[in-house]
Amino acid sequence: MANQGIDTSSARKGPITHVIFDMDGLLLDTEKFYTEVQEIILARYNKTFDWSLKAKMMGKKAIEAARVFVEETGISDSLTAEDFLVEREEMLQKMFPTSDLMPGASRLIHHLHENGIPICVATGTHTRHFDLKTQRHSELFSLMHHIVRGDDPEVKQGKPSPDIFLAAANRFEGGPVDPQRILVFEDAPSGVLAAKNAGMSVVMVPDARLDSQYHQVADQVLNSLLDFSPADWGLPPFENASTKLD
Ligand SMILES: O=P(O)(O)OC[C@H](O)CO
Ligand SMILES: [Mg+2]
Repeated sequence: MANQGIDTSSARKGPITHVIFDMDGLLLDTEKFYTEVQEIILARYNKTFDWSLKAKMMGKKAIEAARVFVEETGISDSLTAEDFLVEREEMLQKMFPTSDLMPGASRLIHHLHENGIPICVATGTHTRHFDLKTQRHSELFSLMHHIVRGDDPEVKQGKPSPDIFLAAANRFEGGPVDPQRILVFEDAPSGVLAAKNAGMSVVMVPDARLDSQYHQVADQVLNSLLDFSPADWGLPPFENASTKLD
C-alpha cells in the first residue's frame, strides 16, 4: 500500500504497457448524481445518506448497489432494490447528459493515446446509462481501444469481482494481456479491490470524503488525475510536466 506516493515494493511488478480506466467518479464527475438522488429518496424515510454507505455502493452494478442501499438503510420492507432503481431512474436520466469530465482526465487520455499506450474503459454502469453520460464526450471516448460495461455478458459479477478487468485485459490487441502489465485507475473501494483481485496495479483517485481506510489496498493514491506522473510507472512522461491542463 501507499498513500500520496508510490510504494516501489508493490508497484512495478512488471513494466506497465496497458492502462484501464474506471469511468464514474474517475473520468466523469457522475458520482455526485447518484449521491443527490439517494439523498432525496432517503429523506422521504427521514434518513440521511452518508459516505460510509456511499463507499459500499459506488463502483458496483446498479442492482448490486441497490441491494446494499435498501438493506443497509433498513428500508427494504418498504422499498425493494428493483423499485429503488425505478424510482431514481427519471432523476438520473435528466442528470447524466450534463456529465462533466474530472480534472486531468482529458490530458491523461490524450497523452497516453498520442504515445501509443493502449487504453480502455471498464465501467460497472450499463450501456443505456453509459450512452447518456458520455454523449458530450464522444471524441474522448473514441480514443479507447475498447469499452467494457456492466451489462457485458462476460461480466458475471460486478466489482469487487475481477470479471470486468479480466474481460478488459482479454480484449486488447493480442490479448489477454498479462495483468502485471496493466495499470488501473479507480475511485471506488470495490473497483480498487477488483483490480487487485485481477492481479493488476491500481492508482486510486478517491473523493476526499471517502474514509482513508479504503486507501490501503491501492498501490498509489492521488488527490487528482492532474497529480499523476506517468514516469512513476515507466510510462512516457508529460512533455511539460509543470503544465496542468484539464
Ligand atoms: O465507477 P464505474 O464507472 O464502474 O460505475 C459504477 C456505477 O455506475 C456508479 O458507481
Ligand atoms: Mg468509479
